[in-house]
Amino acid sequence: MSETPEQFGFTDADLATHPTVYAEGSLAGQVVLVSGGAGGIGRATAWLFARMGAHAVISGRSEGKVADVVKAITAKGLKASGHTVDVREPEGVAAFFDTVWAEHGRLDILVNSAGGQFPQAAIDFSVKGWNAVINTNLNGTWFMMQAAARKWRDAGRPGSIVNVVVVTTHGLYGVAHTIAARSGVIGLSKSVAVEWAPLGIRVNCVAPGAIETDGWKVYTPEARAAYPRSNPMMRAGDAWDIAEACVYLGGPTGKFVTGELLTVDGGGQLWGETWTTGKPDYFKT
Ligand SMILES: CCCCC/C=C/C(=O)SCCNC(=O)CCNC(=O)[C@H](O)C(C)(C)COP(=O)(O)OP(=O)(O)OC[C@H]1O[C@@H](n2cnc3c(N)ncnc32)[C@H](O)[C@@H]1OP(=O)(O)O
Ligand SMILES: NC(=O)C1=CN([C@@H]2O[C@H](COP(=O)(O)OP(=O)(O)OC[C@H]3O[C@@H](n4cnc5c(N)ncnc54)[C@H](OP(=O)(O)O)[C@@H]3O)[C@@H](O)[C@H]2O)C=CC1
Repeated sequence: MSETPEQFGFTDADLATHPTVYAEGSLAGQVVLVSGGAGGIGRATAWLFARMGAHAVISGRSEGKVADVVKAITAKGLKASGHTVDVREPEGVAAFFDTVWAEHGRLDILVNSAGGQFPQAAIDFSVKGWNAVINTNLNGTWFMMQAAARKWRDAGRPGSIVNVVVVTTHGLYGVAHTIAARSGVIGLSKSVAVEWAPLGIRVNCVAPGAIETDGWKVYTPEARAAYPRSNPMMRAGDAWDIAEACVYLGGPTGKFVTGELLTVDGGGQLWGETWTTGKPDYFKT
């Protein structure tokens, strides 16, 4: 990994051919919505679903980024379309789901990959910064989940939700706002997994460890350089690791799985250190 690459992780050309155990074309006819679908993990997930034959509806805030991914996927003869929506705006989210149903008459799987945070000591969080992270990751994910579930309920059709979160179990340093938000999403997902089972809706989470994507640009080169040593495998994961986990839980392979949290972190929750703001002197021995 170079210190300041233009792009971390996969290019669209990589994602078009990266090997997978899943059968190409096996989800033909299905429609999958990936929020944050122009980001590192969301983009890999959209590519994988599209390669499996699904129509990938890709959303994000940046029109240009979304258009670029859609162009790359459709250029390979696969199905994709894009929409600009901020997950923090409930009316915009509801209108977005109206549009998806009007265009496709169905939605089968929702992957919530829109999210992020910035590294800062919790004691220094501003109200605005705290609210930005909670609104994006907890409220935004919830608005998407609820809008999806209402459509499935009203149409009398089953559905499946996968929320991409963060490993919350080991006191991840410098990102307390996101740990609060993601713990909320995990709890919420377990709760509605029960409440929405009668509607035929499954709800699961994937917790990535250190996954090399453009999202890493918000961290210093020193912090990033240590991420590959944050787990016993001594390497970073890649966006395809998370995409394949999302497909497993979201698609028919996960048909008897709901309310589950799948951690994909190379064992980092068991052993390893992650310092998003650098390792403080106090912890150096
Ligand atoms: C072992 C693994 C490593 C750690 C685990 C997680 C890794 C990842 O998740 S990487 C991939 C995720 N991607 C990102 O995190 C993308 C980068 N982050 C963001 O874009 C933002 O943090 C955001 C998600 C909260 C975006 O919200 P937005 O409302 O667009 O945010 P603003 O940039 O407008 O900022 C609002 C407000 O937040 C405070 N703030 C933002 N950045 C910082 C910062 N670097 N330091 C301190 N405070 C920050 C600040 O109060 C901002 O308001 P203004 O001061 O008025 O700008
Ligand atoms: N990479 C990693 O190491 C890890 C990632 N994760 C989580 O996985 C998820 C995906 O991360 P990753 O792909 O790496 O990060 P990226 O930053 O590459 O992608 C995140 C995407 O989220 C979108 N997004 C952010 N805020 C909003 C919003 N308010 N409304 C709509 N879209 C939004 C962004 O789109 P746009 O710029 O167009 O707004 C961006 O494309 C995030 O939740 C992240 O925190 C968790 C653990 C580790």
